[in-house]
Amino acid sequence: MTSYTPSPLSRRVAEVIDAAVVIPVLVVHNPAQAVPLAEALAKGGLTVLEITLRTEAAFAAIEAIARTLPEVTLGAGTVLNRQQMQQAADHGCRFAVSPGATPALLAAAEAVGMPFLPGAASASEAMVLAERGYLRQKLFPAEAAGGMALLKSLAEPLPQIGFCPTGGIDLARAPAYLALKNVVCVGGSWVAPKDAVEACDWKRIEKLAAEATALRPQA
Ligand SMILES: O=C(O)C(=O)C[C@H](O)[C@H](O)COP(=O)(O)O
Repeated sequence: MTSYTPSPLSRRVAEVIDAAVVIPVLVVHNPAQAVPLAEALAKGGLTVLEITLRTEAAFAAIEAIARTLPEVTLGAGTVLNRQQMQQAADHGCRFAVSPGATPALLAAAEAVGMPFLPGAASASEAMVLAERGYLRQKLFPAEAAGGMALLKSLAEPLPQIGFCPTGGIDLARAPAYLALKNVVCVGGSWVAPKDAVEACDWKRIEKLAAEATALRPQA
């Protein structure tokens, strides 16, 4: 019998992401597009958003959305180091996500008190995180690392870990992932395609978000 205990911060991650079903992974280049983009996603029913820290505009985008759309729960994505973890906290992000995990990053999340969704791509990585109380993990890169077959294999020995698979998932693939017992939600950029954002086609993004929202398993 496994006996991992979730840390308080991991419990807070679960509260946010388990209800999300689909978490858009957003790359914002133009801060002026942040609010209409988030608004379109929220209108379509997706209110938990991950803004990646891969662009210069990321923190301006986070600030604008936080100021304008209180119904949106913001996470910082692609958090790679201690400084970004601190900045994410300073800008009011409710959670932080990384494609992986390092001892320094885990220590930073714990020092800052930031609910953190670390990345794992193998049984050993998942176990190291679970030992430290992280019972919510991002499986990244989901499709490349083994996808559904990997998740099904991990569910047997490690049933306590709930994953948010991300990387290579789209509307067609998402339902099968969401049906797995160790998947709590999925992440993906498909709901905010680059060309739609560049064209400010918010109607298209709202429609994609609504399609993703409809994947929510019926109670
Ligand atoms: O930025 C990060 O932190 C990442 O983890 C990398 C990817 O942006 C996401 O995993 C989305 O992947 P796609 O849905 O396949 O586009």
